[in-house]
Amino acid sequence: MKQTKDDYDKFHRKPMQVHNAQKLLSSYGKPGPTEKIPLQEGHGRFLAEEVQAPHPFPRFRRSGMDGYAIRSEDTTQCSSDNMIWLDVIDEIPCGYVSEKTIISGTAARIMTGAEVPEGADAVVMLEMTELREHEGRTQMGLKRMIEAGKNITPVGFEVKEGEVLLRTGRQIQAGEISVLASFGVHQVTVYQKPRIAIFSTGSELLTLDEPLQPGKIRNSNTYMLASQVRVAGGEPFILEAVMDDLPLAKAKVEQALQEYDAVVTSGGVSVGDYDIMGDFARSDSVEMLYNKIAMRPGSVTTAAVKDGKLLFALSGNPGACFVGFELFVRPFILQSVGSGKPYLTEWTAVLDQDYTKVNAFTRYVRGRIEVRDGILYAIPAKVDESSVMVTIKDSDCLIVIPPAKSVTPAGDKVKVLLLKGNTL
Ligand SMILES: Nc1nc2c(c(=O)[nH]1)N[C@H]1C(S)=C(S)[C@@H](COP(=O)(O)OP(=O)(O)OC[C@H]3O[C@@H](n4cnc5c(N)ncnc54)[C@H](O)[C@@H]3O)O[C@H]1N2
Ligand code: MOO
Ligand SMILES: [Mg+2]
Repeated sequence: MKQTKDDYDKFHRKPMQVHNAQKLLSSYGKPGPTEKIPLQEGHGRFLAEEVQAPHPFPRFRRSGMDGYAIRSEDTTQCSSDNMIWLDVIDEIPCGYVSEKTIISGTAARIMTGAEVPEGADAVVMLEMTELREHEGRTQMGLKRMIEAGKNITPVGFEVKEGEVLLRTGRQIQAGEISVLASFGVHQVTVYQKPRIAIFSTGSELLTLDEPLQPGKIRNSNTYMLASQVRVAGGEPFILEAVMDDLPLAKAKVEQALQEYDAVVTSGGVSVGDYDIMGDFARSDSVEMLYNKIAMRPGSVTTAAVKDGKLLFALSGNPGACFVGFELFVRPFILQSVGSGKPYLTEWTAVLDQDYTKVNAFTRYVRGRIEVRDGILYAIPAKVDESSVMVTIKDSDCLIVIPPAKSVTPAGDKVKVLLLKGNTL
């Protein structure tokens, strides 16, 4: 069979380095529109506004103990031989503000978290005191000197009024929710989740509920990708898988590019006769950004753009599909939701065992990290072929093996990209 110009383009692809592809894509990954949502739905989202403290925190002088609010100067002569007795003039539970002023010779019983009454400058713990009825008055006795400020949290101890509490781009997690709730911020302005259309291509694909048929397999990539989209902070939309039919796939992808913020497909990007997504990316319908990346797995990972929207055409092989998502789609989603840290967290580890595969391209090998005697080790998965699906679940990192002509020996320092890392 004669080779055509298209065959030539299909076979002779120019590989792009991973970081160059990421850089190219980053001009499309911008924080999108914002929305106001209830605070309790905000976990994991990124703030699209700066939040300042409308008041100091704590807002009033707060007792740190159950005990008595006193004037410290009343205790200067106090000792085990010289007990002093103060008249108890009020009882202050949490949420109640005393109208009394503590003057010399008096005290108020107070609970943890209650506002310390005027005149008092210390709180003494209940356990250090005695109680008596004396000449018709309730009195508390004390044998120790108490210094000024004891067990009182001053106004603004944690936060001053007007202080910036949280900056734009901060991810809302438990600590941030606590801060926002403390200041009564019941609604937060966050970046909207990008709507990501997902579909797989392949005439061999069965839906999950279809009975097995000869030569066919179940479509696992679509569901794996939907899970990855969700974890990254996007909203996945699962579209029906398409057969290896170029006009059909073209129509579906073009429509999805209009309706969603980005489209992720799996399959059909290699050089095979039915690798229609590769053909589509090279067609006039879209502007191709790259169709080969200097990496394994997923060297044929492809991306294109149409009307400013990205099409990520990932490899069909599950291992390559997974890695392609983590390296290229995940950062796009994180940039769209306002994260300042869109790429996988990178650590350095010691390679635990020889890695024997050689390659001209950098490999992103799935594996595990383990700390032994304070040293971080990277343990490659037993099977990490691009076509292998089952070890994805056992991996918490991608081990970066640089291009190598021979074995990468155990003991070498390698980069690891954390798959379960944070996005702060
Ligand atoms: N002559 C060459 N052949 C291949 C090359 C090459 O350079 N020259 N590259 C190989 C590499 S590397 C990869 S990776 C794959 C890429 O394949 P495609 O992206 O074109 O994907 P498909 O051909 O559609 O499928 C590959 C494989 O994955 C299975 N698959 C596809 N979709 C799904 C899905 N949704 N869920 C589960 N599994 C899926 C599919 O059945 C195939 O087994 O090409 C190599 N070939
Ligand atoms: O593109 Mo393939 O995943 O390099 O093995
Ligand atoms: Mg193929």
